[in-house]
Amino acid sequence: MSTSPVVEVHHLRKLYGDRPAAPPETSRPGAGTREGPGVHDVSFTVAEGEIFGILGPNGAGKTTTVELVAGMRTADGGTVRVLGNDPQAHPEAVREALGVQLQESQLHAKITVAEALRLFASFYPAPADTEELLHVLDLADQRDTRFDHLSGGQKQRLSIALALVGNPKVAILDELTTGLDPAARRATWDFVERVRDRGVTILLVTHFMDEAERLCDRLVVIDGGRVVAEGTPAELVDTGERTVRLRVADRDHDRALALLVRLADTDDHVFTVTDVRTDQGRAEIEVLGSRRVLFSVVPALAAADLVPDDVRTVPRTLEDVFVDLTGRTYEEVGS
Ligand SMILES: Nc1ncnc2c1ncn2[C@@H]1O[C@H](COP(=O)(O)OP(=O)(O)OP(=O)(O)O)[C@@H](O)[C@H]1O
Repeated sequence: MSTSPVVEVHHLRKLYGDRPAAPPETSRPGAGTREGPGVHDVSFTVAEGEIFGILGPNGAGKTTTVELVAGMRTADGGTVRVLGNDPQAHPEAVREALGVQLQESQLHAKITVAEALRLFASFYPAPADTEELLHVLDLADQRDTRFDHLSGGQKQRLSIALALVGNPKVAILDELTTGLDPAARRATWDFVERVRDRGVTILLVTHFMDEAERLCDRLVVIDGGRVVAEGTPAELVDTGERTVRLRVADRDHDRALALLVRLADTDDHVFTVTDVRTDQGRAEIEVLGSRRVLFSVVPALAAADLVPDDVRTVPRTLEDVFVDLTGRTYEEVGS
């Protein structure tokens, strides 16, 4: 894989409304809502052949960022380069290099898959082979199917095909698995990897942590219009910490929870418990802590004669990283 930058974004800024932004030195990650909506300070570099993720909760500024990259909006500050071109100064060069996934509502209900591909191919001087695209994206059997008769997964694959029909060097895919069932999501992920294998660099916008972990070579996490973390998924989650998930009988839940919370409050610096969470359904308790957190949890449960139905140690997830960085859960931010 070559490492020449395909997309470069430096200190990008786009404010909506007229609330003044706090100066950078007084702002902190996650403070974006107080600063006003928009993009406050986003920087990243995408290398050729990467699947690069822009991950963040609803309203974080992801779509605004990629619209600035595509030249669909004008920045208030910072710079964008796509293959060395400024999208505002050289819009044609950027349009030629970039394929942007369309929202499905922008297609007419009665257009067939093949017609849509032919129509979009006609916009470009050197379009891709539409027959090949149909096969790559597993749409050959649907070539004569009207848009409104396609399944959710087929519509998403068509939107990817349309983003690729101009033979772009870079494809921007925005929230491409929203609304799909688990099987269709996994199939779409496979297609995205297949597209990358054809040499297309991918800028993937998502609010799904699992999607970013599964697909992205590297990513930035955005919150409140600012980058709060950057790296490979493995780098981001490799904090040396562990999460223990356990279940106890319903009648024991509150007692077990109180006991584990007490452990978190007692910092013995040996088998440290840093946080305890439970979901609203109360079925599972999550205990976060050091690599040896299990040595703390199990003896404490045993001493209280609490026998868990299920205990698992799971690696940290991007969700855990997000909570660490912002002090809020993903759901709290997105709601
Ligand atoms: N044209 C606009 N005018 C005013 N505010 C806007 C405009 N577009 C977006 N915003 C606001 O800017 C913030 C960032 O929006 P953006 O769509 O970039 O976020 P996002 O991370 O893509 O979120 P989502 O996943 O919900 O699409 C949000 O608070 C949004 O309400």
